[in-house]
Amino acid sequence: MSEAILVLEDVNASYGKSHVLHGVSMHVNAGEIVSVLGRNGMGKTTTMCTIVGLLRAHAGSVRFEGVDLVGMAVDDIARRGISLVPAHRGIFTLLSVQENLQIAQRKHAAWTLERVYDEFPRLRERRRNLGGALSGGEQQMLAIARALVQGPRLLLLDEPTEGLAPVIVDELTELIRGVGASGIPIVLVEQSFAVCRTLARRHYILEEGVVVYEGRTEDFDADASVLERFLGLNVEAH
Ligand SMILES: Nc1ncnc2c1ncn2[C@@H]1O[C@H](COP(=O)(O)OP(=O)(O)OP(=O)(O)O)[C@@H](O)[C@H]1O
Repeated sequence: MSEAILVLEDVNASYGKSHVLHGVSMHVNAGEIVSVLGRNGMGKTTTMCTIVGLLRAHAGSVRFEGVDLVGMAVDDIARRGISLVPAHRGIFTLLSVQENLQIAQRKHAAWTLERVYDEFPRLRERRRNLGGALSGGEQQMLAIARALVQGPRLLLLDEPTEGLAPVIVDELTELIRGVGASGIPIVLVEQSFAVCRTLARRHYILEEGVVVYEGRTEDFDADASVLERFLGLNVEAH
Protein backbone atom coordinates (compact mmCIF):
# COMPACT_ATOMS: atom_id res chain seq x y z
CA MET A 1 0.00 0.00 0.00
CA SER A 2 1.47 3.38 -1.05
CA GLU A 3 1.83 6.21 1.37
CA ALA A 4 -0.82 8.95 1.21
CA ILE A 5 0.70 12.35 0.52
CA LEU A 6 -2.60 14.25 0.70
CA VAL A 7 -5.30 13.40 3.21
CA LEU A 8 -8.56 15.30 3.56
CA GLU A 9 -10.47 14.39 6.67
CA ASP A 10 -14.02 15.53 7.29
CA VAL A 11 -13.45 18.86 5.54
CA ASN A 12 -16.21 21.45 5.94
CA ALA A 13 -16.15 24.74 4.05
CA SER A 14 -18.58 27.57 3.36
CA TYR A 15 -18.96 30.67 1.23
CA GLY A 16 -20.25 33.10 3.85
CA LYS A 17 -23.39 31.48 5.25
CA SER A 18 -23.62 28.96 2.45
CA HIS A 19 -22.24 25.67 3.74
CA VAL A 20 -20.90 23.80 0.67
CA LEU A 21 -18.56 21.03 1.87
CA HIS A 22 -20.12 18.81 4.53
CA GLY A 23 -17.31 16.54 5.62
CA VAL A 24 -15.22 15.63 2.57
CA SER A 25 -12.69 12.86 3.14
CA MET A 26 -10.32 11.62 0.46
CA HIS A 27 -6.66 10.80 -0.02
CA VAL A 28 -4.04 10.74 -2.74
CA ASN A 29 -1.11 8.33 -2.68
CA ALA A 30 2.38 9.12 -3.91
CA GLY A 31 2.57 8.91 -7.70
CA GLU A 32 -1.15 8.37 -8.10
CA ILE A 33 -3.77 10.01 -10.32
CA VAL A 34 -7.12 10.26 -8.54
CA SER A 35 -10.29 11.58 -10.11
CA VAL A 36 -13.05 13.62 -8.52
CA LEU A 37 -16.34 13.35 -10.34
CA GLY A 38 -19.75 14.87 -9.79
CA ARG A 39 -22.49 16.85 -11.42
CA ASN A 40 -22.35 20.65 -11.65
CA GLY A 41 -22.30 22.48 -8.36
CA MET A 42 -21.54 19.47 -6.16
CA GLY A 43 -18.39 20.95 -4.61
CA LYS A 44 -15.52 19.72 -6.78
CA THR A 45 -13.98 23.14 -7.42
CA THR A 46 -14.66 24.15 -3.83
CA THR A 47 -12.72 21.10 -2.63
CA MET A 48 -9.74 22.11 -4.81
CA CYS A 49 -9.94 25.71 -3.55
CA THR A 50 -9.97 24.46 0.03
CA ILE A 51 -6.86 22.34 -0.56
CA VAL A 52 -4.87 25.31 -1.89
CA GLY A 53 -6.15 27.67 0.81
CA LEU A 54 -8.29 29.95 -1.36
CA LEU A 55 -11.12 28.93 0.93
CA ARG A 56 -10.48 28.06 4.56
CA ALA A 57 -11.98 24.88 5.94
CA HIS A 58 -13.87 25.65 9.16
CA ALA A 59 -13.70 22.05 10.31
CA GLY A 60 -11.64 19.02 9.38
CA SER A 61 -8.07 18.78 8.17
CA VAL A 62 -6.12 18.89 4.91
CA ARG A 63 -2.78 17.19 5.51
CA PHE A 64 -0.10 17.38 2.84
CA GLU A 65 3.05 15.39 3.45
CA GLY A 66 2.00 15.14 7.08
CA VAL A 67 1.42 18.88 7.65
CA ASP A 68 -2.07 20.35 8.20
CA LEU A 69 -2.60 23.14 5.68
CA VAL A 70 -5.78 24.55 7.19
CA GLY A 71 -5.25 28.19 8.10
CA MET A 72 -2.00 28.45 6.12
CA ALA A 73 -1.63 31.31 3.61
CA VAL A 74 -2.18 30.52 -0.08
CA ASP A 75 1.44 31.43 -0.87
CA ASP A 76 2.80 29.11 1.80
CA ILE A 77 0.69 26.25 0.50
CA ALA A 78 1.91 26.96 -3.06
CA ARG A 79 5.51 26.99 -1.81
CA ARG A 80 4.98 23.54 -0.35
CA GLY A 81 4.45 22.39 -3.90
CA ILE A 82 0.72 22.23 -4.54
CA SER A 83 -0.26 23.71 -7.92
CA LEU A 84 -3.85 24.27 -8.96
CA VAL A 85 -4.63 24.65 -12.65
CA PRO A 86 -8.04 26.32 -12.48
CA ALA A 87 -10.85 25.68 -14.94
CA HIS A 88 -10.44 29.19 -16.38
CA ARG A 89 -6.76 28.34 -17.02
CA GLY A 90 -5.17 31.54 -15.67
CA ILE A 91 -2.57 32.20 -18.33
CA PHE A 92 -1.32 35.63 -19.38
CA THR A 93 -3.01 36.36 -22.70
CA LEU A 94 -0.74 39.30 -23.55
CA LEU A 95 2.49 37.41 -22.95
CA SER A 96 4.00 34.89 -25.34
CA VAL A 97 3.97 31.18 -24.53
CA GLN A 98 7.67 31.39 -23.68
CA GLU A 99 7.18 34.41 -21.41
CA ASN A 100 4.26 32.68 -19.67
CA LEU A 101 6.60 29.80 -18.88
CA GLN A 102 9.60 31.94 -17.97
CA ILE A 103 7.79 33.95 -15.33
CA ALA A 104 6.32 30.83 -13.76
CA GLN A 105 9.59 28.89 -13.74
CA ARG A 106 11.28 28.13 -10.45
CA LYS A 107 14.91 27.20 -10.07
CA HIS A 108 15.62 23.50 -9.60
CA ALA A 109 12.22 22.42 -10.96
CA ALA A 110 12.59 19.04 -12.67
CA TRP A 111 10.46 20.35 -15.52
CA THR A 112 12.63 22.87 -17.37
CA LEU A 113 11.39 24.80 -20.41
CA GLU A 114 13.25 22.33 -22.63
CA ARG A 115 11.56 19.38 -21.00
CA VAL A 116 8.16 21.06 -21.34
CA TYR A 117 8.82 21.72 -25.02
CA ASP A 118 9.91 18.11 -25.52
CA GLU A 119 6.77 16.75 -23.89
CA PHE A 120 4.41 19.43 -25.28
CA PRO A 121 5.75 19.96 -28.84
CA ARG A 122 2.79 22.14 -29.72
CA LEU A 123 3.96 24.70 -27.17
CA ARG A 124 7.42 24.74 -28.76
CA GLU A 125 5.83 25.46 -32.12
CA ARG A 126 3.75 28.22 -30.58
CA ARG A 127 6.37 29.61 -28.19
CA ARG A 128 6.44 33.06 -29.78
CA ASN A 129 2.64 33.36 -29.99
CA LEU A 130 0.66 35.30 -27.42
CA GLY A 131 -1.23 33.25 -24.85
CA GLY A 132 -4.45 34.86 -26.04
CA ALA A 133 -3.83 33.67 -29.60
CA LEU A 134 -3.78 29.99 -28.61
CA SER A 135 -6.66 27.59 -29.08
CA GLY A 136 -8.52 26.39 -26.00
CA GLY A 137 -6.58 23.14 -25.95
CA GLU A 138 -3.24 24.91 -26.32
CA GLN A 139 -4.16 27.31 -23.52
CA GLN A 140 -4.91 24.32 -21.30
CA MET A 141 -1.54 22.79 -22.22
CA LEU A 142 0.16 26.08 -21.38
CA ALA A 143 -1.65 26.28 -18.05
CA ILE A 144 -0.47 22.79 -17.14
CA ALA A 145 3.04 23.54 -18.39
CA ARG A 146 3.13 26.70 -16.23
CA ALA A 147 2.29 24.57 -13.22
CA LEU A 148 4.98 22.04 -14.12
CA VAL A 149 7.83 24.55 -14.38
CA GLN A 150 7.02 25.55 -10.80
CA GLY A 151 8.16 22.10 -9.70
CA PRO A 152 4.91 20.82 -8.18
CA ARG A 153 4.80 17.94 -5.71
CA LEU A 154 1.03 17.67 -6.29
CA LEU A 155 -0.99 18.91 -9.24
CA LEU A 156 -4.70 19.75 -9.06
CA LEU A 157 -6.37 19.92 -12.47
CA ASP A 158 -9.86 21.43 -12.52
CA GLU A 159 -11.80 20.27 -15.58
CA PRO A 160 -8.87 20.38 -18.00
CA THR A 161 -10.89 19.05 -20.93
CA GLU A 162 -13.94 21.27 -20.51
CA GLY A 163 -15.19 22.69 -23.79
CA LEU A 164 -12.48 21.07 -25.92
CA ALA A 165 -13.01 19.10 -29.13
CA PRO A 166 -12.69 15.29 -28.76
CA VAL A 167 -9.42 15.09 -30.70
CA ILE A 168 -7.87 17.74 -28.44
CA VAL A 169 -9.25 15.96 -25.37
CA ASP A 170 -7.39 12.83 -26.49
CA GLU A 171 -4.15 14.76 -26.99
CA LEU A 172 -4.46 16.44 -23.60
CA THR A 173 -5.31 13.15 -21.93
CA GLU A 174 -2.05 11.68 -23.26
CA LEU A 175 -0.08 14.68 -21.98
CA ILE A 176 -1.65 14.38 -18.53
CA ARG A 177 -0.90 10.68 -18.54
CA GLY A 178 2.75 11.50 -19.26
CA VAL A 179 2.86 14.00 -16.40
CA GLY A 180 1.40 11.38 -14.05
CA ALA A 181 3.90 8.80 -15.29
CA SER A 182 6.72 11.21 -14.43
CA GLY A 183 5.73 10.64 -10.80
CA ILE A 184 3.75 13.79 -10.00
CA PRO A 185 0.54 12.86 -8.16
CA ILE A 186 -2.56 14.43 -9.70
CA VAL A 187 -6.08 15.18 -8.53
CA LEU A 188 -8.21 15.37 -11.63
CA VAL A 189 -11.60 17.08 -11.40
CA GLU A 190 -13.63 16.10 -14.43
CA GLN A 191 -17.14 15.85 -15.75
CA SER A 192 -16.01 13.29 -18.30
CA PHE A 193 -15.90 9.80 -16.86
CA ALA A 194 -14.21 8.62 -20.05
CA VAL A 195 -11.23 10.87 -19.32
CA CYS A 196 -11.15 9.85 -15.64
CA ARG A 197 -11.33 6.20 -16.58
CA THR A 198 -8.37 6.55 -18.93
CA LEU A 199 -6.19 8.41 -16.47
CA ALA A 200 -7.09 7.38 -12.94
CA ARG A 201 -7.43 4.05 -11.17
CA ARG A 202 -9.26 5.48 -8.18
CA HIS A 203 -12.26 7.79 -8.27
CA TYR A 204 -14.36 9.82 -5.85
CA ILE A 205 -17.87 11.05 -6.58
CA LEU A 206 -19.05 14.19 -4.81
CA GLU A 207 -22.69 14.98 -4.28
CA GLU A 208 -23.78 18.11 -2.43
CA GLY A 209 -20.48 18.46 -0.67
CA VAL A 210 -19.93 14.89 0.49
CA VAL A 211 -18.16 11.91 -1.02
CA VAL A 212 -21.00 9.55 -1.89
CA TYR A 213 -18.91 6.97 -3.71
CA GLU A 214 -15.30 5.90 -3.75
CA GLY A 215 -14.06 3.16 -5.98
CA ARG A 216 -11.52 1.76 -8.36
CA THR A 217 -12.13 1.65 -12.08
CA GLU A 218 -12.98 -2.05 -11.85
CA ASP A 219 -15.69 -1.25 -9.28
CA PHE A 220 -17.36 1.04 -11.80
CA ASP A 221 -17.06 -1.66 -14.42
CA ALA A 222 -18.65 -4.19 -12.09
CA ASP A 223 -21.52 -1.86 -11.15
CA ALA A 224 -22.09 0.59 -13.98
CA SER A 225 -25.34 1.78 -12.36
CA VAL A 226 -23.16 3.97 -10.11
CA LEU A 227 -22.51 6.24 -13.07
CA GLU A 228 -26.19 6.59 -13.77
CA ARG A 229 -27.13 7.07 -10.14
CA PHE A 230 -24.59 9.76 -9.30
CA LEU A 231 -23.57 11.25 -12.60
CA GLY A 232 -26.68 10.76 -14.70
CA LEU A 233 -24.66 8.99 -17.35
CA ASN A 234 -26.22 6.52 -19.68
CA VAL A 235 -24.73 3.19 -18.67
CA GLU A 236 -24.83 1.84 -22.20
CA ALA A 237 -22.85 4.78 -23.55
CA HIS A 238 -19.98 4.22 -21.12
N1 LIG B 1 -17.82 32.07 -4.76
C1 LIG B 1 -18.94 31.42 -4.38
N2 LIG B 1 -19.83 32.01 -3.54
C2 LIG B 1 -20.94 31.36 -3.15
N3 LIG B 1 -21.30 30.13 -3.54
C3 LIG B 1 -20.45 29.51 -4.38
C4 LIG B 1 -19.24 30.12 -4.86
N4 LIG B 1 -18.62 29.23 -5.69
C5 LIG B 1 -19.41 28.15 -5.73
N5 LIG B 1 -20.50 28.31 -4.95
C6 LIG B 1 -21.55 27.31 -4.72
O1 LIG B 1 -20.97 26.19 -4.10
C7 LIG B 1 -21.52 24.99 -4.60
C8 LIG B 1 -20.40 24.09 -5.13
O2 LIG B 1 -19.78 24.71 -6.25
P1 LIG B 1 -18.49 24.14 -6.99
O3 LIG B 1 -18.05 25.15 -7.98
O4 LIG B 1 -17.53 23.68 -5.96
O5 LIG B 1 -19.11 22.88 -7.72
P2 LIG B 1 -18.48 21.96 -8.82
O6 LIG B 1 -18.79 20.57 -8.40
O7 LIG B 1 -17.07 22.31 -9.05
O8 LIG B 1 -19.34 22.27 -10.09
P3 LIG B 1 -18.97 22.97 -11.47
O9 LIG B 1 -18.55 21.86 -12.35
O10 LIG B 1 -20.26 23.57 -11.86
O11 LIG B 1 -17.90 23.98 -11.17
C9 LIG B 1 -22.54 25.39 -5.65
O12 LIG B 1 -23.81 25.39 -5.07
C10 LIG B 1 -22.13 26.77 -6.02
O13 LIG B 1 -23.23 27.54 -6.42
